[in-house]
Amino acid sequence: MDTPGNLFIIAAPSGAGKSSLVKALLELDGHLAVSISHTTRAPRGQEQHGREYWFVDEPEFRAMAGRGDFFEWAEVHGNLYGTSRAAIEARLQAGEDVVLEIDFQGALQIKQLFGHAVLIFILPPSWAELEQRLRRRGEDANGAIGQRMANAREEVAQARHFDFVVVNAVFETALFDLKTIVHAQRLKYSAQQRSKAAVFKALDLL
Ligand SMILES: Nc1nc2c(ncn2[C@@H]2O[C@H](COP(=O)(O)OP(=O)(O)O)[C@@H](O)[C@H]2O)c(=O)[nH]1
Ligand SMILES: Nc1ncnc2c1ncn2[C@@H]1O[C@H](COP(=O)(O)OP(=O)(O)O)[C@@H](O)[C@H]1O
Repeated sequence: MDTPGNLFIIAAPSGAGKSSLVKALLELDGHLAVSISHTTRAPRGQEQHGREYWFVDEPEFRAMAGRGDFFEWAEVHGNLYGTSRAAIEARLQAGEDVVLEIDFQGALQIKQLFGHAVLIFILPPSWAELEQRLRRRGEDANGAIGQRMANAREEVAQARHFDFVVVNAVFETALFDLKTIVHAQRLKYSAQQRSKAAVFKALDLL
């Protein structure tokens, strides 16, 4: 499916800093909107229904999946997560850019549907730093942190299927890398869309 809006997909092992980076990116770029996923995971501390996620129970999630309401959905760390069609289709068709913060399974599914999607993988600088960030965030129980660290090995192995890999060592540097990728994609898209003849004419090359 081709759309006038750009679609950026950001995946990372839990704790790599994906949500913090996306939040900072959105604050800098008023033309980007993040899609709010549905999940069966329980809300953490300050999370709000409809802000970080749409929190639903499993029967409701499975009913939505059965109706074909999701572009993609996947089980991650024992919970279900999905991107609803309603959340992104209208925006992309209207020419607005959308960011999806989803796991690698969802990213690869979406790439099949939207060939022009830009896949970005965020890596932590080391395993030790990843674990420290998960502990510092303080939102997950010890068992959940162990599971996230174990899953991280499998997730990082998928980075090779992505268009870009950004290492989140120094936050500001990683944010700059993301801004650059978004900017480059917009330039590429506008170059494809603009009639070459019109551009050449404007430059007096015809
Ligand atoms: N496939 C898919 N994955 C999602 C979706 N929403 C979130 N995820 C992923 O689910 C994983 C767990 O997210 P979350 O519970 O917020 O934990 P965190 O990554 O530790 O902050 C992350 O890899 C998210 O990117 C979605 O709609 N679809
Ligand atoms: N570059 C960085 N250096 C140090 N800490 C970071 C960096 N980026 C993010 N963090 C911290 O790491 C923790 C996990 O970040 P978060 O954005 O929740 O990760 P994710 O969404 O990938 O699970 C948070 O406490 C966040 O403030």
